[in-house]
Amino acid sequence: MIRFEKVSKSYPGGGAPALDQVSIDVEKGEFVFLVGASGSGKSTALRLVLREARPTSGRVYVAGKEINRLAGWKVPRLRRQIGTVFQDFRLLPNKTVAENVAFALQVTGYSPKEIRSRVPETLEMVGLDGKADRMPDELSGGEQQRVAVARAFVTRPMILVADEPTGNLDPGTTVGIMKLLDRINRTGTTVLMATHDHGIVDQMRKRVVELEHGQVVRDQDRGVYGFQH
Ligand SMILES: Nc1ncnc2c1ncn2[C@@H]1O[C@H](COP(=O)(O)OP(=O)(O)OP(=O)(O)O)[C@@H](O)[C@H]1O
Repeated sequence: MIRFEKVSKSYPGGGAPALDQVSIDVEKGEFVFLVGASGSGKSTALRLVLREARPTSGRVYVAGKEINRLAGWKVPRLRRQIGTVFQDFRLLPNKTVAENVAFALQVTGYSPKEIRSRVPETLEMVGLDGKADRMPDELSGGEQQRVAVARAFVTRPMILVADEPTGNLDPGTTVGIMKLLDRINRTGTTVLMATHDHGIVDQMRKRVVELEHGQVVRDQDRGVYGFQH
């Protein structure tokens, strides 16, 4: 579903490459944690999957397509197949919860009828039924992240990319969000999640890919965050 073949990425003016000969193969339906110190290249790897950045060398394949060779007009279609969740939620502040989730469907051309059925169904799945008409600033951080997860999942994407989705949440709220991502993964969605959170990686025992200075130093099934705690 996602394949990196000897991918390197250097930023203009930067010194050492952000990614250095990275090869990773993620099968459909896998849940993969990308771990590593700040600056090790995690966000860069996620940005390459979304084609927000392009490799300096090597190849990135998403759903069988080499995304560097994808025509510009096909990039929106690629991104529609990938849900994204970020540390800072990124909700539209002047839209209600339901409108935030509906927006993801509107921009991808769903009919009003489908939107009316999918939005409440997805809000219920993420545990936000009854909050549809709230504004984002009337919600807790954990609830805001649930809205972001609902928005990412309402289109039933092939892939969910999450960059530090629990970075702003307390441990209790984090567990709820991780249960949600696990549930989404069980529907067949491939999940690629960058994180610093030792606790959740150790608890979930999923595949762990560790980056250090842009290189893969570990790729372990049912792994833990690190060998030293
Ligand atoms: N737009 C950019 N321009 C120049 N250098 C960049 C850019 N984005 C990232 N870098 C550099 O690339 C390296 C990898 O950064 P990246 O954000 O991918 O790491 P990270 O593992 O996600 O870090 P963090 O956990 O702090 O988010 C760092 O040295 C960073 O300074």
